[in-house]
Amino acid sequence: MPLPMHTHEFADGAALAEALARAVAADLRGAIARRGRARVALSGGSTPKAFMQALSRQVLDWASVTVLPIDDRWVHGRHERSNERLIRENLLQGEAAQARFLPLYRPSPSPEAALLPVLSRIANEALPLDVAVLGMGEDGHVASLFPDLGLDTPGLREIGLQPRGRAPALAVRSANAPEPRMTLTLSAIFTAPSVYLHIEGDRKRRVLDGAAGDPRSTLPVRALLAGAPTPPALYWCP
Ligand SMILES: O=C(O)[C@H](O)[C@@H](O)[C@H](O)[C@H](O)COP(=O)(O)O
Repeated sequence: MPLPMHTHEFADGAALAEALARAVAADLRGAIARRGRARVALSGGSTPKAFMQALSRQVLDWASVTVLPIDDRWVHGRHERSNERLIRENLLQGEAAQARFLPLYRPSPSPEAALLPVLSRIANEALPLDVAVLGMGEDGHVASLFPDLGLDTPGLREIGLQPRGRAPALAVRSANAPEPRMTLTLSAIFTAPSVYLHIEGDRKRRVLDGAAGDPRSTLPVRALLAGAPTPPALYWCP
């Protein structure tokens, strides 16, 4: 029996981006109505650019929203590989520029050296989340939780993938990533009542379905599906 997801299929990335932006905006409006503020964590990479631009056009009380990356490459915020830069250039524009942004990157030689202040800031200013939007790599990673997580540091995999842990963030190095990373853990991501998985392309869908259907899969995306308090919403197009 494959692990459950609420699947939303679209003809193309543009239609997906608009629908996902409307869904996330509705979640943010609901959180603001209930608590006066909303917190959203977004993945980077190449897939979410159109979604971020569509979300930026949504009408809501952006001054009550806190935005943070689900993960980031350990590069300065103006670097071309920076997820912070991706979010600032594609989401935090126009009215959405009023949102508060919490970077994961800070000027430090390594994510390990910055971990304690990042942990404190995430715990005190970002959790619990209201919305988390994940992408997935073709290797089955989500956030910067890669399949080789913990190979050289026993215990790191459990911290990153356990559904209810204490550490909301991790410093990660992976053979699958050119830079060191800082990433939220699944336990931090699962504080969000709304978890979305945004993937595009048949290859990624095959990886996802393979992980969802195989109880022996050790891919991080399976840990996401298995540990999520409620089934994530899959937004995908071929
Ligand atoms: O920093 C990152 O790379 C992302 O947060 C990462 O988890 C991303 O969601 C996947 O790698 C998919 O990336 P693409 O959208 O580029 O395929």
